[in-house]
Amino acid sequence: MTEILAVCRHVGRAFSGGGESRVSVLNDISCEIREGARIALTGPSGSGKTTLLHILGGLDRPTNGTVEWPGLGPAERLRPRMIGAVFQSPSLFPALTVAENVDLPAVLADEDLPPDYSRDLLSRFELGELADKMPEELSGGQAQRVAMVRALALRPKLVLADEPTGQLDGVTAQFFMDAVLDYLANTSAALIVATHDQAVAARMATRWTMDHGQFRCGQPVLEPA
Ligand SMILES: Nc1ncnc2c1ncn2[C@@H]1O[C@H](COP(=O)(O)OP(=O)(O)OP(=O)(O)O)[C@@H](O)[C@H]1O
Repeated sequence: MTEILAVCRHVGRAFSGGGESRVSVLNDISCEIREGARIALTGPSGSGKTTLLHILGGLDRPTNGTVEWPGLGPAERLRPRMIGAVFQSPSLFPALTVAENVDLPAVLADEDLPPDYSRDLLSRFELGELADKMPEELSGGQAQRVAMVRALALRPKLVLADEPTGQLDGVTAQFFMDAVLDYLANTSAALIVATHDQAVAARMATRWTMDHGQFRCGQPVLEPA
């Protein structure tokens, strides 16, 4: 049986809607992510995909229910070693070069990597020529791919990617996803990709579709705890 990396039980998330009101964004979400999972998280804008990824990554807390990471160790030490995450807003540090940005998880995790590790990694994703550039010199799609490479740098056990190909043309998106899936092949890492790109979603073995803060009927199966 594969290990459970993360599990949500009856998770809800509500935000203040101004004044006394509360807006419920996630409702009664139960799911588990096992080693080796390849999950596409799809659904209309505003259906709660990003909010769920934040909770699975430990960046936000549910207002109802629980999230646990049985296969990833203590909750306060999930990132960047255990969970690699990339979100939609630009996240590269503007004062660091691309290669230094990719080195950052290792610096934060106090981990020694070989001297050319980040350059070699960037080259593997055909981004090697960007290594010495500053983030401001990159296109949106280049920055997005560099952020994804950075999320993968420490070979985390769970990778959360929010629209990782949102700024890429279809051909480049497929090429990049090929490289990501190849990098994760033969590892036990799980990958969850929130995407509106049906071609990207089709690359994943499992699809979870969200609607108004819930999984569409019958998804996903949660084995009894
Ligand atoms: N911090 C917040 N405060 C208030 N409302 C929020 C907050 N974060 C998200 N929301 C709301 O929660 C809902 C779900 O947002 P979320 O970003 O999770 O959707 P999504 O499915 O990822 O959308 P998209 O596909 O457009 O990225 C939206 O209505 C959004 O306005």
